[in-house]
Amino acid sequence: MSLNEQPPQEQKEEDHHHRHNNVVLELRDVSKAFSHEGRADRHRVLDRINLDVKQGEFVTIVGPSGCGKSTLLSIVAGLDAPDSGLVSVRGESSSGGGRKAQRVVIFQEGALFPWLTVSDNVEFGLKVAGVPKESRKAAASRFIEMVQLTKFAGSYVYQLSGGMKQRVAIARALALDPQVLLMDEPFAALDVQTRDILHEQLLQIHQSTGKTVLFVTHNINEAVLLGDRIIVLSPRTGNIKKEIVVDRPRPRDIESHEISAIRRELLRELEEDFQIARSHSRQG
Ligand SMILES: Nc1ncnc2c1ncn2[C@@H]1O[C@H](COP(=O)(O)OP(=O)(O)OP(=O)(O)O)[C@@H](O)[C@H]1O
Repeated sequence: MSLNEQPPQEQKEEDHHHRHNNVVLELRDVSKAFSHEGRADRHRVLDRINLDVKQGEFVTIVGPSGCGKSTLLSIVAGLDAPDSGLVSVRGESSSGGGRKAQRVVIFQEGALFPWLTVSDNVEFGLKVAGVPKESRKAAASRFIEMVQLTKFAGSYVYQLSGGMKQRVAIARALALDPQVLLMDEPFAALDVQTRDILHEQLLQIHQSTGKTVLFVTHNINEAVLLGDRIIVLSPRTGNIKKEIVVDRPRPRDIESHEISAIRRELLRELEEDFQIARSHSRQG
């Protein structure tokens, strides 16, 4: 566009909306249903979800098993398409083939290449993206340092512990410089002590990089300790049941008065749906 040309009014309004609200990720009426074998009806997992996530915000998503947390994350990542509705990252719709690197997912199992070194794993995505060797190496060592694995840069991933592997996965995701970091129960397989250490590291990284994070978990403590905002999904409605803003500085103490009050509030919200899930599993 030349300097004299004006963007269409609609575009101008949208740009203004995003700058004004600092919204990075926007979900509008996102729905998704799955059909099950031998059944005619479709199970509506997500039903017209609306969500705005601001730049630098750390949002945790909780809800009982099967409520659609992973489905939501896959749709945001562009790995799956919604049946209807819109997902956009910085105003760019993902259905229009938006750049996937804007959103990178870190799964419970790191999806790393065990036979490659830590460095080669972190560099991998950059290599695919055609980033020259020198800048690739520089980016890799910066993020390996950020997750405190510099001493292990030359080690093979299969030699590492579970916690270290997840740190490599985080470094690899950060190297791609995504707009939104998507995490699907990334620490669920780790022991409690390792998880505590990774929480601390992740919060430091979040603070130093200012990245926007969408973090799925069924661990209530994790949701309360990490999130600026907690989104509770309900399997009954397929929608957001409650949003809890946790306006407390971090690191947080789960036993402090304020944090345990929020934890209790979250438990109450989840209790009803957990009971329904339990009675369904007894029947099933
Ligand atoms: N590809 C698929 N085909 C059919 N059904 C699916 C598919 N993916 C998810 N589902 C169903 O959608 C529902 C939500 O699944 P999802 O994995 O998103 O839930 P979740 O909240 O992440 O659960 P969990 O905490 O157990 O990981 C479940 O009933 C699941 O069986």
